Amino acid sequence: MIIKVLTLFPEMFQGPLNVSIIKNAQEKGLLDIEYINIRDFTDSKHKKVDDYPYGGGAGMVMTPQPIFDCYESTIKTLHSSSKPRTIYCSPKGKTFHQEMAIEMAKEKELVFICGHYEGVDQRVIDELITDEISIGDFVLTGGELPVAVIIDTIARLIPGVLGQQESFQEESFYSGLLEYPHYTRPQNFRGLTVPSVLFSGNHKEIEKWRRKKSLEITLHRRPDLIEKAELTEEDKKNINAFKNHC
Ligand SMILES: NC(=O)c1ccc(N[C@@H]2CC[C@@H](O)C2)nc1
Repeated sequence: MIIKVLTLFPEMFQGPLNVSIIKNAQEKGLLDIEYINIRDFTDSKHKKVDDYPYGGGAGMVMTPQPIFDCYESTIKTLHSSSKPRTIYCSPKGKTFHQEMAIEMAKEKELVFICGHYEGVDQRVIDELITDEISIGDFVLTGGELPVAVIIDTIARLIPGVLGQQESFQEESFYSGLLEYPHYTRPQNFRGLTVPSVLFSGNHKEIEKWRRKKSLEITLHRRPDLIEKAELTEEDKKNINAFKNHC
């Protein structure tokens, strides 16, 4: 997958997307992320990329010219004939969730435009953006962190990025429920022990225990997910038992 990130602050991405799994994905050629600095495209002699908002008000708005020129120069380097999927993050956007990541992970090319200050001129959104996305109901200083979150969520779904030892099938939001608790060595840490079923070697019992814990945790923390999950008859029995004990 090819990802182009248009931003005023490419350096913001050097941390999260240049270590561990995402770094390995790039080294393996499964993912190619390029950061393009919007400021390199301004035609203002003072390298200006923002200006005062028409109508007054606090803050500065990113001007359209550098973003349009940066975008048009960027998409020339892409292979898809049609306009690429272009994402802009803001609190006004559609709330991001795992299903959106699964769908976006199927794209060959993705473009992200990062706003800063008060945001970008609306004509950028109207003309260039295909998806306006929010990662939650809070306000950040820029679109860079949400874009890094979205890239991370998508990248780990690209076949080959997660090694054999890391399976995402059972992760939260895959089976529709929240994930069961994880334990590893030692069996007894400062007197804190691991549930004995987990080293019983009885895989059927382990799966039952894990499913039951998922149901219990989901019922307590996100009952809304229970409504949407595919439940077996045994699941329903367990849920009723939890409800009767509450
Ligand atoms: N909740 C979110 O996903 C989110 C996204 C962006 C953002 N802030 C940027 C700065 C200016 C404008 O581009 C929007 N805040 C919150």
